[in-house]
Amino acid sequence: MTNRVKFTKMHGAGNDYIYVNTLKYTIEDPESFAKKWSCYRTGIGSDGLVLIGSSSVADFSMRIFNADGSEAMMCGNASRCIGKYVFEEGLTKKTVLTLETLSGIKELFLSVQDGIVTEVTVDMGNPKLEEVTLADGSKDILVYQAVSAGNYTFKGTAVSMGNPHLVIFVDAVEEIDLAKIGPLFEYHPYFPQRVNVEFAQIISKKEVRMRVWERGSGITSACGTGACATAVAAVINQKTDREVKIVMDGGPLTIKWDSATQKVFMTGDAVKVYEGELSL
Ligand SMILES: N[C@H](CCC[C@H](N)C(=O)O)C(=O)O
Repeated sequence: MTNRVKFTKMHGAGNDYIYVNTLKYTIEDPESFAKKWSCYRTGIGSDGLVLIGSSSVADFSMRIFNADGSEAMMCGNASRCIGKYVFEEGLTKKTVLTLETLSGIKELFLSVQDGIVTEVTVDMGNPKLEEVTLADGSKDILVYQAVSAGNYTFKGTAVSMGNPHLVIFVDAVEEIDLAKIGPLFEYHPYFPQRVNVEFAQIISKKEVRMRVWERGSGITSACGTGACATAVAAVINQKTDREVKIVMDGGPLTIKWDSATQKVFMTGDAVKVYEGELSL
């Protein structure tokens, strides 16, 4: 008997995922489902798969799988889309709700106009400097220090937003051959679990242009946790203010690293593209 599964295609700043409501549908093998259906030619086409579920400690839960099937701890753009989904599907009437993730419980603040969620702010929690693993197995932090891969050496800053990010500031981000250089640094030995790689160009104290090579998905139009990591790295390196617009290929996100609470707040869109049905 074929198993029919309804899915919703959504994106945040162009970072697109396949969303399945596991309150209704069971996905036995999400890793292979993510790989198969993320393919743009033979599948649906997406940056990965997001499972929306119940939770005993929050209003809902999220699991996120990259296009290569690897499961990540957190996804900023997907958390906003989940807020939109659960409100517009009538699963909640709350406009402030909590989402359980592998990197803790996140709080979502929905902006609603005529029943439609137009924007979401997520409390992404406190950033940390991501520890890197040196050749002798010892750990260290990386703040604007040389990191080399292939024939390339850049000054990198490693930041964790629940998932790992290597933020590299450059003078001209459009000149970076992301498809060639991204994977070299994704697999850098500093990061045994691999890393998301952001190349960032400072436009002003209030704006940064960033392009991203995501761990497990490659070049994406935007990365929510990556935008947060970029803002944190920019503040740590005295390049921007604590509230900054991160402009990515798919659009902007506004990031605020609150000095009183040390929490990072991410604000941006959440867009429903279409609904579909699959036979598993
Ligand atoms: N590729 C990321 C997960 C997706 C994060 C990104 N799409 C976001 O919006 O935060 C990782 O493996 O950590």
